[in-house]
Amino acid sequence: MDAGGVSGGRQRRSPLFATENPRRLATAAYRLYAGTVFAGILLIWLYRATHLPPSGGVRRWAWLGMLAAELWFGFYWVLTLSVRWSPIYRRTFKDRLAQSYNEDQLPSVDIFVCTADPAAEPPMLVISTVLSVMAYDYLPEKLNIYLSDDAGSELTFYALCEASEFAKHWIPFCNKYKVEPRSPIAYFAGVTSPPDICGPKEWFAMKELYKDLTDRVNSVVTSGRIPEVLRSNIRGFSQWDEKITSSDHPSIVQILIDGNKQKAVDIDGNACPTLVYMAREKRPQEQHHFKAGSLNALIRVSSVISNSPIIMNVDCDMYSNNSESIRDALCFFLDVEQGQDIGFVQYPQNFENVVHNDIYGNPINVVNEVSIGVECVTMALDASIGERPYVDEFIVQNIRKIGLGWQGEKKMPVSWKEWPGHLLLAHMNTTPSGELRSVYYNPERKGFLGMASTSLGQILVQHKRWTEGFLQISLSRYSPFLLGCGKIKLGLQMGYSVCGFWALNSFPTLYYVTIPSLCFINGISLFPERTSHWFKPFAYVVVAAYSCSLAESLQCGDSAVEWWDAQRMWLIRRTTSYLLATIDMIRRLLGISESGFTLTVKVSDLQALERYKKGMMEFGSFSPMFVILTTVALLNLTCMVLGISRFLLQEGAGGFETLFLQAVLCVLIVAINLPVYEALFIRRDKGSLPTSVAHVSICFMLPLCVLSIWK
Ligand SMILES: O=c1ccn([C@@H]2O[C@H](COP(=O)(O)OP(=O)(O)O[C@H]3O[C@H](CO)[C@@H](O)[C@H](O)[C@H]3O)[C@@H](O)[C@H]2O)c(=O)[nH]1
Ligand SMILES: [Mn+2]
Repeated sequence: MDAGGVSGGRQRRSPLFATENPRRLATAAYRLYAGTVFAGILLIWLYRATHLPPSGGVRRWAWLGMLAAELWFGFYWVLTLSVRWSPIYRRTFKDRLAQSYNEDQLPSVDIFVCTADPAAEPPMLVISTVLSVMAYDYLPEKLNIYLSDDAGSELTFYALCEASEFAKHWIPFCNKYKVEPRSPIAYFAGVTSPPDICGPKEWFAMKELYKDLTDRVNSVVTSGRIPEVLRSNIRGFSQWDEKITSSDHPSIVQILIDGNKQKAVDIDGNACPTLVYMAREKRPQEQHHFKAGSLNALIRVSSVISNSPIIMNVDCDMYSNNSESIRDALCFFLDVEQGQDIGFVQYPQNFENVVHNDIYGNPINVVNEVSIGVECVTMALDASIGERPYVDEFIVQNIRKIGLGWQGEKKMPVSWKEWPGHLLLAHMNTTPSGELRSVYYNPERKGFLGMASTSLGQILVQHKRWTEGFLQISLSRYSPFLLGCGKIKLGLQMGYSVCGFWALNSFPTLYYVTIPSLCFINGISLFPERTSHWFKPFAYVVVAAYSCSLAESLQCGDSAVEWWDAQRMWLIRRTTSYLLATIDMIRRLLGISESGFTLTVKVSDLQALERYKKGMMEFGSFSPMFVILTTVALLNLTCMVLGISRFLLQEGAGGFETLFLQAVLCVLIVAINLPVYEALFIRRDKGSLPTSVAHVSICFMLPLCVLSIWK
């Protein structure tokens, strides 16, 4: 065990975190297993290369395609080994942090919350997240919360004003009764009666206050406008006097609570965290770079207001579920031995709203436990020089884009001269002192919880955005292999590439789920006979890989049903989101298309929610991605029926020998697509597949089948 890197001699301070590999036996077994699978993959490649059909026929082309797909799958599988080869777990020692540092020695923290649309991201949800991070178990005078509102909405601003008042009750309440989670929405949704340590009177009073807040905010939001009385009472609204729209407005910055002012105290007389509303300047003709542009502006604005050495970023729905997350992160940053090298602490993306056996495979336990986590919170520190970090550029899409926005934006989004303090904006351009290392931390009590999409259309769009972003990075000079060369280990480079190359799985997968099935109805064999020796590596690789994947899911706490659903989602995403992501990436390289950011909606209507709870896929309005999805599903259904009946009628079961694996593949694809057939043929509700999708799919599928049977 490497206990945080203690190297000889007596340390004045003990390590604040440990890096452990507790499952040595399991790791050894995994490596053995991986060795056998790799041998199987090599044999498959060998078989393909040595059994090439004679030239001049369709079969040869189909065969070469199989070879290409299998080469890719094999290579990609090797990449995925990297995240499993030597798994490590991090543990923090917050008690030691408390022994090593007095509260007032701890660094201050700037917390950035991003929101972009009051309709898709209801203000009440946004301020609950803001309140949850204001109420961190941390000295309030060291907390500075910035809300970036890309909609420049006065509704969101109003809600934040309300939150700034509510916070004065909420924060002391949270501290006194050790409330968890500290998002009022989440807390009151989970706790319906006063817990033992709480005086019932105080608890109900708090609940009443929260209810009033909700009613006030929601009624203003529903009406869509700010009542005159409020408008004249709150000074900040004057910035909305002229006509402004979400895409065209000057910069707006309002300090709602100034932590430096004496009067900024809560009901117990304690200091309050600084709270700032910011809507950066937007003009229709200027690229604003979406969330990345916001972070960029947030860095500038915060550097003239609080300029904390630590930055934390959450989405507006990602509330803090663990009031100690900042202290956990500090255990990494302030560790005497290794803290200097750590630039980021990343938490996995966990969801609050997912049900058991979620049909979309949203509870990505395996991804969180096994792979590198999807970023949701990034904390950065440049402790060595005490200045603001130059944000690392290759970890995730949004962070990378900060670099783009930076160069692209000539104008200051905020006139910084107006602000007290004279810290140089140049601080932000400081280059990193050394390598930027990132640690991934997945604590027992989840650090953050957000809203997962519960509609297939939304999920596919979201994944398209992610994979496109990852691919964009992987093919740029910020790719882990270029930028990381010599700085991070090969294993880590490969680990990043697992997500980095998600998109490239699209073509091989699409090939694998169409061509073998089409060849099946045509009697063209693409796999070894069942009795042949070459059959064994194919069978072994498939069975071993899927059993291992199932075992891994079960071990990480997913159910078998969730595993199966997740497999379906992989298939669907690979053939739709990833495919379009790759195509759009190519289009962008050719200069025909631009980056976009389609927001995931954080509210869903009640009927849709019911369907989600019942495990029914929600399709919604027409999307070209559904056409691909249903075409693949219908094609395989047709191939299965035609192929099997043809052989049973003409040649008896014996004819299967050479087509056995193709038949199995086809049946599996049909099995995994059952919810799609249900949505196509049986269901008739609003969430089901639009009939236009079915029609277009049939138009695609029929000619393919006819063409392939044509002799
Ligand atoms: O123009 C924009 C668009 C989005 N956002 C914010 O970006 C965040 C993420 O958007 P969301 O629609 O929730 O996307 P998700 O796919 O759910 O977010 C995941 O994927 C994003 C990258 O695509 C990461 O930035 C997020 O941290 C990660 O949770 C939200 O707070 C938005 O308000 C902006 O501030 N400005
Ligand atoms: Mn989100």
